[in-house]
Amino acid sequence: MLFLASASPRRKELLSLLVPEFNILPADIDETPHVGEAPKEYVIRMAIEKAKAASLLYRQDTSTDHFSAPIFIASDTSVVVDDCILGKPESLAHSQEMLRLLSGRSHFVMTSLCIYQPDKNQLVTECVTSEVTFRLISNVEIEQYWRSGEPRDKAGSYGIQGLGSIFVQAISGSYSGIVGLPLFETAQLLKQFGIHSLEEMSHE
Ligand SMILES: Cc1cn([C@H]2C[C@H](O)[C@@H](COP(=O)(O)OP(=O)(O)OP(=O)(O)O)O2)c(=O)[nH]c1=O
Repeated sequence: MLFLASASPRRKELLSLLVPEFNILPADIDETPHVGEAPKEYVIRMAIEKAKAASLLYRQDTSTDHFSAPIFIASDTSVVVDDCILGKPESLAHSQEMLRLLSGRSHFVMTSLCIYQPDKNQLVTECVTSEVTFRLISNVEIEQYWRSGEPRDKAGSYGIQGLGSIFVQAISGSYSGIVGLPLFETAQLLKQFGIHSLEEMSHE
């Protein structure tokens, strides 16, 4: 049985395109970057910690029957500009700070993946980097966008799959990766754990 170690509705929706049945087991971890930690190292570490934290929660939960050899999948998305890691905005001021940094230029969106099967001591990771170019965004637009509620739970303070798309002039890379789960790479890695997306879906 596959467990998605995430509270993100986007990741749930994206994973369900590949796998018909999985459980959700969000794990709360400390998402503070280490001093001097490179963005790629950071997002990979986050995904590993989320997957491992979910596996611990699962082991400690005695209230349900346990599946044999469970597999945990976790991901982390950060927006990276000038080597700075942008997470989720804590306030309007924070969102303004981020979107002003992103306005009228390109940035990277890094999404990591970790798939972990503790019983087989198998752990794989990957980091998928995409480039996103924003048009110039005015301060009034940033405030109006904040009021839409969309930026709050999103890295870099925008959602490409929503209203945030009006700022996006071009992308290069993985659209699903920017939204939170890179589907091409996820399908490839899941195969190593015996999960084949098309086969799984054709049993529907
Ligand atoms: C850049 C961008 C990010 N995002 C989202 C994806 C992630 O949900 C979120 C980044 O935060 P994350 O910390 O990666 O994930 P999360 O806290 O939402 O969920 P969990 O840790 O439980 O898996 O930003 C979008 O939805 N659209 C976008 O265009």
